[in-house]
Amino acid sequence: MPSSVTIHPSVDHGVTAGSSHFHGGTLHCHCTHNPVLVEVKSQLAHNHACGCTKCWKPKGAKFSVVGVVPRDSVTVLENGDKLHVVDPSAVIQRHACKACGVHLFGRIENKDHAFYGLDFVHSELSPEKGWAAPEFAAFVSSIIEGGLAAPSEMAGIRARLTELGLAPYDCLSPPLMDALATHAAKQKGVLKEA
Ligand SMILES: N[C@@H](CCC(=O)N[C@@H](CS)C(=O)NCC(=O)O)C(=O)O
Ligand SMILES: [Zn+2]
Ligand SMILES: [Zn+2]
Repeated sequence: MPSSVTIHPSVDHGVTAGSSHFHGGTLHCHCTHNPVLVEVKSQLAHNHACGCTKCWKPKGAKFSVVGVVPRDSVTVLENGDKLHVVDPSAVIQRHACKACGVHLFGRIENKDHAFYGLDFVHSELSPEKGWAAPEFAAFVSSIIEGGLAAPSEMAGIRARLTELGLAPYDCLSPPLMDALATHAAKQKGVLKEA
């Protein structure tokens, strides 16, 4: 079901279901010589499209597609000397190849963060098939901020995301926003037990 509205090459022809027997693969940056290789020994969780300006997108894509894995499942195998942290002040420390710009993994170093222990990865960087499919679209309005869409295009983009089964949100999905808020409420000691 192609559409004139493009989101990301991995979903533009429909979202491919993942495999429950899949346990990871190796991410490659885009360098043809000495690519950075990162092993991920886990299936993805919470895979989603992200429209924010900070997540890595392939050339021409409006959205990134990104999911999380346990940080101890991620190992740099080759050419790790080419990696640098894009923005050391960000919550998610995105380790990118200095030569080609691809983000290999994003790591949360703040132990008090709700998502501490998880790394953010782009499964399209791996040749293996079976990664969990994206489930929703986050930070959709941010594509305006990134110069990737005009406000007048947003209704069509949200309709296409919905058609693909990627419910559009302007922050994270409700379950993930609830998880963040639950963590914050526990830290403040104000959680009302249901
Ligand atoms: N509107 C902002 C939103 C950025 C944002 O909050 N991104 C989310 C989704 S990846 C986030 O959790 N960022 C934390 C970080 O980048 O460290 C932008 O597009 O730059
Ligand atoms: Zn590279
Ligand atoms: Zn993002």
